[in-house]
Amino acid sequence: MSIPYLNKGVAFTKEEREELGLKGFLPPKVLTLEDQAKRAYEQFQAQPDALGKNVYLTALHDRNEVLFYKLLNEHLAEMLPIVYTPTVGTAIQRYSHEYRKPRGLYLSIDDLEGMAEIFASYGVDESIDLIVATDAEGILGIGDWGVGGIAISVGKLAVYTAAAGIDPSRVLAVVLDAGTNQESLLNDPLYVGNQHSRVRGERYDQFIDQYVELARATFPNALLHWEDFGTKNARAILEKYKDRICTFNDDIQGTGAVSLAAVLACAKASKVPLKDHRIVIFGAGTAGIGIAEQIRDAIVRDGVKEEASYDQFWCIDKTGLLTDDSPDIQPFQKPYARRSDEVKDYARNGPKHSIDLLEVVKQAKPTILIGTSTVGGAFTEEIVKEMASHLERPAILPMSNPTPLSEAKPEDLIEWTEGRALVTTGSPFDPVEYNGVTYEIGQANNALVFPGLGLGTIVSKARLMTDSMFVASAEAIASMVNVGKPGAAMLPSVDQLRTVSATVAVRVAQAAIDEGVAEETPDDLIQAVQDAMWHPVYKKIKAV
Ligand SMILES: NC(=O)C1=CN([C@@H]2O[C@H](COP(=O)(O)OP(=O)(O)OC[C@H]3O[C@@H](n4cnc5c(N)ncnc54)[C@H](O)[C@@H]3O)[C@@H](O)[C@H]2O)C=CC1
Ligand SMILES: CC(=O)C(=O)O
Ligand SMILES: [Mg+2]
Repeated sequence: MSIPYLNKGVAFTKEEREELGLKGFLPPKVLTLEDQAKRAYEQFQAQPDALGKNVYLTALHDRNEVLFYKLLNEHLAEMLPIVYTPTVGTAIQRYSHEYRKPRGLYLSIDDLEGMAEIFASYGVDESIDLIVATDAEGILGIGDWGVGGIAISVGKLAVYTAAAGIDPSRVLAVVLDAGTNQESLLNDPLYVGNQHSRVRGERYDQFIDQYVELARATFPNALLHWEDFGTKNARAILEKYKDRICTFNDDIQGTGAVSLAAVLACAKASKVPLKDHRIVIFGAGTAGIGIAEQIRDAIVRDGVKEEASYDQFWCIDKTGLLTDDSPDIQPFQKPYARRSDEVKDYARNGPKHSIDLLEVVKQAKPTILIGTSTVGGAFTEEIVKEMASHLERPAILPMSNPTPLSEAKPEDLIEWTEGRALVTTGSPFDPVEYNGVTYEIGQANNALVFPGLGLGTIVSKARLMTDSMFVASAEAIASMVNVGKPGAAMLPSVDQLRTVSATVAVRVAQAAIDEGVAEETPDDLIQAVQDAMWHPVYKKIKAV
């Protein structure tokens, strides 16, 4: 009963109770998993608010894993915003105060010497397929939340299982606790993480290298997923390892793929080929440049020359439009910087004499506007109306999470553009009624990508995660959108998450096989993907 993966609570049968010595330790009546799920749903609904629901589900997860996933499967659209964004953000901020039980692996930069011993306790474990790790410097759009970041690793893994049937006994959540710069945590006597500022430089690099080395040696079959690192570290880690081991950064590559899927659908809906679009990205950080990279690759695949493909992008960060003379421009942003002579006549109305979003929209006349800035409400009525005055179907994607940080609300975007905008958001939003049409709002969240991407990678035993595997996931998702329907979302709905993930998995595995990075090449990939999926059902348990 104390092992959540095996626990059945009052669903232990009479024989199991006898055999496992549970008689007398449970109320006499045996319930089914379905009965338990009904009761758990009642209890879930009785929670006063979203955080209460998150805490309830976390406790259930820690008590009875099959029941937790059964419930999640039955109410996926309702519960995803609780176990994942936006509520997981609140749970991370409240981690030390809501703390009840540890889950996952807590690695500390203050004990590099002890890391080998921690991993040694696992022996060599070939059964672990997937590890999600964060250092929590960039949790969603809410910044640095230290050790509480473990909840994003746990949350992503829950989505992997609910969406793609990744076996929860074959995964591991990790937090790499390098300290925190969050003042409120540094001053909180109940904070349970390393209570000092973030360690950077050589010791941090050594921490990451040691984690990768030990994880690879201990769990030789595990795909290493990186989540919510600060921009510089996210990039540096991905660059270092992507061509050496089976690994990906979800904020850069998963987000890039889901955004590309939405953009492909928008191109279809607006009947303008991708190579003729002008794209403004507001917030040129981890996600923003990750998105630019995948859209640009797709433009090149459409036949545009590599050098010319950059001309379709205008990227804006804190210092305004990125130009080749922008202060503090990062190496990964540089390819997307505009030439300063080209923008010399642009008005400089932004802070410190910079070129702001409104001016870029006026000058560049974008067809696609993407927000990854963490600046809630940044897409103002003036900006949106200016954009919409130049074309029939403006594609607008406020991607920032959690919900209050969304660059715009879908209802405003629909109203300001008289229903013409093709709106896709990062956080979940309800449909919008306008002039008799119901506008479904696609959720451009990497949750549409990473579960299937992971499953396809595991099924094909890919040695590396190649660009074509991300393209395959984007194309698979875009192919599931019916752009012809009035008010249609530009992405499949979260209700379809399991079908989407299975489709993505098959296409990703096929791409891995085609590229020669797969160690398994099943004849029937659809069957192999189905067979690999874990389902929340009770198995007969025997004493050993
Ligand atoms: N929908 C999805 O699947 C995903 C959404 N995101 C969201 O995107 C947002 C950004 O995440 P990351 O890229 O990981 O963070 P990041 O910190 O790497 O990037 C944010 C960028 O926005 C810039 N920025 C901040 N204030 C600005 C302003 N006033 N004007 C212009 N730029 C400004 C920052 O300088 C930074 O470069 C977050 O809210 C996150 O939740 C991230 C990953 C996936
Ligand atoms: C969805 C996600 O990965 C983020 O907002 O960071
Ligand atoms: Mg993230």
